[in-house]
Amino acid sequence: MATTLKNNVEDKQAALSPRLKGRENAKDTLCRNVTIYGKCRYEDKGCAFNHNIERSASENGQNDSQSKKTLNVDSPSFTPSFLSPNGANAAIKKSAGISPKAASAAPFMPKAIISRSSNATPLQDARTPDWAMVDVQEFVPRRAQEPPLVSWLCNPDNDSSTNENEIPVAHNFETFQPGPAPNPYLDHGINGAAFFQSNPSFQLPVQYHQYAPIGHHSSNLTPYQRTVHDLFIPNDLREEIQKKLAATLQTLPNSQLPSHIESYHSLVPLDTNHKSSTIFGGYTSWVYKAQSSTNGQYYALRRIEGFRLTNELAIRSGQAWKNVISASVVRIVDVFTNRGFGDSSLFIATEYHPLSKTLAEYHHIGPNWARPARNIKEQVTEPTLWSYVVQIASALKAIHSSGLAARVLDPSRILVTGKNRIRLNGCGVLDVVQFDSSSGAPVSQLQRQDLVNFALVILSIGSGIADAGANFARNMDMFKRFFKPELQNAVVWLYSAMQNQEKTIDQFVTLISNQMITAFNAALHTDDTLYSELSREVENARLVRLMAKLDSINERPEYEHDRAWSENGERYYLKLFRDYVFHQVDAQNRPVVDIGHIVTCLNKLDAGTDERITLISRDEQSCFIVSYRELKKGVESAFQDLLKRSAPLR
Ligand SMILES: Nc1ncnc2c1ncn2[C@@H]1O[C@H](COP(=O)(O)OP(=O)(O)OP(=O)(O)O)[C@@H](O)[C@H]1O
Repeated sequence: MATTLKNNVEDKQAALSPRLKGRENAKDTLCRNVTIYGKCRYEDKGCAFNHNIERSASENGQNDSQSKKTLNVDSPSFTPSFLSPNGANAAIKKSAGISPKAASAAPFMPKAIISRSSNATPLQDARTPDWAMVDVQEFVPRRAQEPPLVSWLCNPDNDSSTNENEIPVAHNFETFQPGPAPNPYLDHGINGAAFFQSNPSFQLPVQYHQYAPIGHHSSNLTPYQRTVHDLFIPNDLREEIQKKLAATLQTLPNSQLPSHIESYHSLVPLDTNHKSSTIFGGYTSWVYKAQSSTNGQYYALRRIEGFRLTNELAIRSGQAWKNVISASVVRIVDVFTNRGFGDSSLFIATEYHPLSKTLAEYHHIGPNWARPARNIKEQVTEPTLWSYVVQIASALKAIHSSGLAARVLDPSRILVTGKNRIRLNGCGVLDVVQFDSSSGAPVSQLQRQDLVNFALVILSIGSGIADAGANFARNMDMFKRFFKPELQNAVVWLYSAMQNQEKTIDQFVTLISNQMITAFNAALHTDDTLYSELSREVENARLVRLMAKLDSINERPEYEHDRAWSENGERYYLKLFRDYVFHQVDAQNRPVVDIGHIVTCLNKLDAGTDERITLISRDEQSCFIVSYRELKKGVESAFQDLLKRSAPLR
C-alpha cells in the first residue's frame, strides 16, 4: 500500500513553501518529509534537520542537481554522462586526479543493489504482456511499516528509520546503471572498435525520439535546432487534406433529395452549374456525393435522369467497368437503376475524389472562357500538358487492354484530383445508355475514336477552346504557337487514328516513351517528398497514442474514490507527472507553455529512460523522484488495468 505521506511531524511545521518559490526561506523552518523516493530537496542547501542518508554512487551528480534546481522547463535535462555527445562530462573531469590503476578497477556497485536484487520480489506475474518492461520493477511507494531498503529518509525529528511516524523512503535501485562502459582509450586490444556502432540491433537515440533531419531544412538554424513546424506536415498540405476531409463530411440538412438511393444515403449535389450536356447520349446527368450504409465509405453517384432499362445486358456491360483498375480512371463500383427520384434513373457509383474539378473548370475552357478571355498566364505549360498526355495514355491503355473503350473523353469529364493529377470520369455510361445502338460497333473502332478524342482533349486544353474539333486546322495553328513540335506531332498522330486502322494506344505509348520516363521520374520525386512529410508525422502518431493513454487513466471519475490514485496511493505520482508535463509554471507561478518540453517528456516516457525527474504535488506537500522507466511501467499497468475493467468495444 501507499506510503503515508502525512505524519505527525506536520503539526510541528510552521509554514509551507510555495511550489516553486520561496524555497530558501522554507528550508530552515520546514523539512516536511517531502521525499519518498529520493532525498530531502533542501538538504544540500543546509537543511537543519537530520538526514539519515546512506550515500550511494547513484546520487552523485544527477540527483543532487535534480534536487537543487527549481522545477522549471528551462532546467537542462539530465543526460547520462556516458551518452554525452560532446564527451565533456563530469566523469572525465573527475577522473583527472585518479591514479591510472584506478581505471582498471572493477566498477563500483553499491551494496544496496546487490542486496536488493537478491531479495527482489518481482512484481511481474505470468500474465505480463509483451509490452511490459519485465526488467523494471513498478514504482510503488512503500508502507511505513516496510523496512526501507535504503534509508533515504528525511526526518526532522528522528534519524531512526524504524519509527512509525516517519516516512520510509525506499529508493528503487533497479533503475541504477552501474556506469558507462570502460574507457575505450585504455583497451588497446579493441583497436578503436568502441567508437563505432558494433551492435546492429535497434538502439534508442540519445534524445529518445526519431526526429532525424531529413527533408527540407531551414538554413538559418543550427543543426540541433528545430522549429515546431519541423514536427508537423507543412501547413498547405495539411490545409488541403483538411479541406478535402471537411468536404467529404459535408451534409445537406433539410434537403429535398431522397433520403437514400439503394444503400446510399446523405446525398449532397456536386454539380454547381445546372446545364445539361449531350455527352451522355442526350441524357441529363447529375452528380451527388453519398455515403454507403454498407461500409460507411463515400462515393460519387452519377444519376442519368429518365433512363429506362430495356435490356438487362446493358447493366452488365456497365458492371464490366468495375474491373478497370487504373490510377488515372475514376473507378466504377456499382451500376444500377432506381426510382428514388420519382423517375426511372440510371445510377453509376464511382470513387469519390473530394474537391475535384473538371479539366474544363480548372483551365477555364468552355463557352465562358473562350480563347480571347484567356490570358497568357492561364496558358497551360508544356510539362503540365505532357503530364496529362502520359496520364490519359496510361488510362486508355488500361481501358483498352480490358477490351473496353472510354467513349467519354472530354475536358468536361476529366477530373483534376490533385496537383497535375487527372482521372478519366464518366466512362462506362455510354456503354449502358447506348447499349442497343452501339452493340454493333466494333470495340476497335471505338478505341480508335478514343485516340481521336484524346487528341482533341490535348488540343482543347492547349488552345483553350472547348470545341477544338470544330476547326482542327485553325486550332492546331494556334496550338503550334505555344508548344514544341514533339507535342504537336503527338496530337496530329492521335487525331489521324481514324484514317489508320493500325494505330493503337500501345503504339502511342511507345512513341512517347521519353515523356513517360520524365513523368515517372516526377512521380517518384513526389513520392519521395510525401514520404519525407510522412516521416515527420510518425513521431506524432506515437505521441498522440501515448497522450491518449495518459488522458484515459488520469482524472477518471470512476477512480475518484480509488485509493490508488489518491494522495496516499501508489498511482498518485502519475497524476503529478501529468502536471509536470502539461502544467509547468515558472518562478512567478506563470504558466509555461513549451511544446518542446511536452514532446521531450513524452518521448522519454515512451522510451522509458533512466533519467529521473522530480514531481511535486500541487500543495507542495509531496515530492517524488522517479525515473521515466518507472513512470512508463506505471502508465502501462494503469492502462492495462483500465482495459481490463472497460466495457467491450461496440
Ligand atoms: N467522382 C467524383 N468525385 C468527386 N467529385 C466529382 C466526381 N465526379 C464529378 N464530380 C464533381 O461533380 C461536378 C460535375 O461533374 P460532371 O461530370 O457532371 O461535370 P459538369 O461540368 O457538371 O458537366 P455537365 O454540367 O455537362 O453535366 C464536377 O465538377 C466535379 O466537381
